[in-house]
Amino acid sequence: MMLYKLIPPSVVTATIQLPASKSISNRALIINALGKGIYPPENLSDCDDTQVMIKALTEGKETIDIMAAGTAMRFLTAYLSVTPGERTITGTARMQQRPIQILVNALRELGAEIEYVRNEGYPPLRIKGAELKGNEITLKGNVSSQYISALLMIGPALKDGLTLHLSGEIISRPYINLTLQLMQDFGAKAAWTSPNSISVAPQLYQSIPFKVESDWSAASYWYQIAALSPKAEIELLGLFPNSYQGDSRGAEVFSRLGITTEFTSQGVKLKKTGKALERLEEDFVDIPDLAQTFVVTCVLLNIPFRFTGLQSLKIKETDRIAALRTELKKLGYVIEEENDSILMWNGERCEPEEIPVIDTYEDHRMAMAFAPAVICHPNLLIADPQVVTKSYPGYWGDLKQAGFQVINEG
Ligand SMILES: O=C(O)C1=C[C@@H](OP(=O)(O)O)[C@@H](O)[C@H](O)C1
Ligand SMILES: C=C(OP(=O)(O)O)C(=O)O
Repeated sequence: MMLYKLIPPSVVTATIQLPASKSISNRALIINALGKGIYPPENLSDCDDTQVMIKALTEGKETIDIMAAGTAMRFLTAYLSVTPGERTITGTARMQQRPIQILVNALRELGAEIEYVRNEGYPPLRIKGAELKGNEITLKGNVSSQYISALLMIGPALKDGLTLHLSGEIISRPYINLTLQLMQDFGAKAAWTSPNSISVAPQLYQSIPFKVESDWSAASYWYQIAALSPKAEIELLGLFPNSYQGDSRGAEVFSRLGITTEFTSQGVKLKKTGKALERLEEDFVDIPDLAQTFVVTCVLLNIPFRFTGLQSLKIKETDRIAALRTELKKLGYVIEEENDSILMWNGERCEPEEIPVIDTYEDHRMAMAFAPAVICHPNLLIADPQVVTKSYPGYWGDLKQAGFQVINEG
């Protein structure tokens, strides 16, 4: 097992070229493939999740392995359902435990030919591309928005277009809006027609030049470093106001923890005001990928919190609720869970381990959210640090550039 020891600088000074957004990259790639685009999307992410998407779309293999990429699994399932040929799509052991039945059922209702290779409701899938015929379906909106995004993106390719009615609470809604925004940029007619219905017109995508913006979820770890460091001057490149990404809301939440954001012509500069509130209450239903960042940041700043809307965390790269509670205990913090969807901390502590080894559970965000904790817990070690490649391959290199020593303890 690889272990990283980190030594933070006394002052963090850095200008960071963030990775491009994997969510935008993977949408642009699918839309480009469906529209037979002539302009390849520019500034695509170099992360694993985008690499597997590029491979799937260009190599033409019969068996497609998307590793751990949820977006690739869900978006390609819909894409392959409308693309001639027969293929198997599979992924890591964890991917084979991440549910996909809601999407498969919806696609089958539209006429898709999809079989489960192993376990009912989970990848791998055997998919035979066909012309789909249905045009109006109802599906649950409370498990993963990626099912909805996957269906929406094939909507313009269906003979009669597509109307989706979403039942139950709609989680990760900004990711649905991101999909609609990109579809519109590429000439599709797709919009909400009520708070829980979306219609897509049958009209081919247009090919346009498109540049992917930097990743706001990745930015959150730098906000965290700024919040935890005694002194920090950090500039993050490639971020803009009015981002397409829902996780840009992280900037506002961090302002309540004493980090303000100043937009420059190239990105953002983080400023420490030093004034953090005494307790943080936040609903994460729209920003699930920021949960780990804020849970770790708050305990280290000694800010009690109550975070709701975390119901999707159990089916991500790992059960993030369990992983957070287990690893924070090693650092001496006792976090409570309620209803599988709420995390709370009232300031309760336990004896920290002398040399805490933070396990990362094949989850990039466990590694990235716990690395900044070294500023407050200098003895901690990060296990399996290479997991960051899922969304941010340059993370450790960027930390070095910011003055951290990153030492491989073998
Ligand atoms: O559509 C997307 O790009 C994503 C949607 C979210 O997933 P869920 O909709 O499953 O919550 C998010 O957690 C994931 O990292 C990326
Ligand atoms: C949940 C995530 O990814 P995905 O669902 O696309 O695998 C993530 O990046 O935090």
